[in-house]
Amino acid sequence: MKQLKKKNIKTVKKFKESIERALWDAKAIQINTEKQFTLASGKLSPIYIDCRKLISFPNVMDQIAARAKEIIEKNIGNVDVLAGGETAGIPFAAWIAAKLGMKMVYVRKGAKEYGTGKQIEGELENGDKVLLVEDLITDGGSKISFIEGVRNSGGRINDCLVVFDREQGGAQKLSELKVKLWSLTNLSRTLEFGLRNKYITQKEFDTVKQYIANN
Ligand SMILES: O=P(O)(O)OC[C@H]1O[C@H](OP(=O)(O)OP(=O)(O)O)[C@H](O)[C@@H]1O
Ligand SMILES: O=C(O)c1cc(=O)[nH]c(=O)[nH]1
Repeated sequence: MKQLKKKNIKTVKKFKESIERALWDAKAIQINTEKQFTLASGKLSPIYIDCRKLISFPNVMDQIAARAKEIIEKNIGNVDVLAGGETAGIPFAAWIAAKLGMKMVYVRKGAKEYGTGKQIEGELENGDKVLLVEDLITDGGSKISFIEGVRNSGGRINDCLVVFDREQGGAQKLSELKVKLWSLTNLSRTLEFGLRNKYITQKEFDTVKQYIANN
């Protein structure tokens, strides 16, 4: 039993490293201390992680789907439908749903202002247990409208799966909404990986660490 547990941990660690390498190799991680990136929250950041780049790599997407399956089966339990958040969450939800043979919907940032006027697209039944799938979480601010949208449409939502957690308050924000965060990797791990494997310099590492400590 002890051995089995150890093996699983090693496999999860390997998976995380493989996603971290994929993000660095795809140049999905940019660091710019001169001209900072504006985030969805309006705040500035010297680092930007563009998980969208991963959708161009089917082998990476397959690994993401396989890890999502493990998390659903071992930790979350019954899920009726995956919900992708507009826009970057949609391809991840679609890929995982297709691989796992699950139902999916997508959630708009707000209700469509013409046509059907819907916020949720696809078939969501009253009482369906929903797993929100997203690319990334920073402080979780943009997740609120997705969660409320699902709940207003009769879905039950207690879990959110993201590829990347920037560890800037997202888990706390979700827990206030009674939603648990599951992430495939995070910023501290990915920075350590980047430094160890020479994707970034010690100076860049220190700058981002300092920024995270203050934000
Ligand atoms: O911690 P949060 O407040 O959730 O912020 C992170 C979210 O913001 C970004 O999406 P963006 O709003 O840029 O939209 P997009 O998915 O349409 O690119 C990013 O892709 C995350 O999904
Ligand atoms: O907070 C954001 O808007 C954000 C941060 C980040 O690193 N990557 C991204 O796509 N969005």
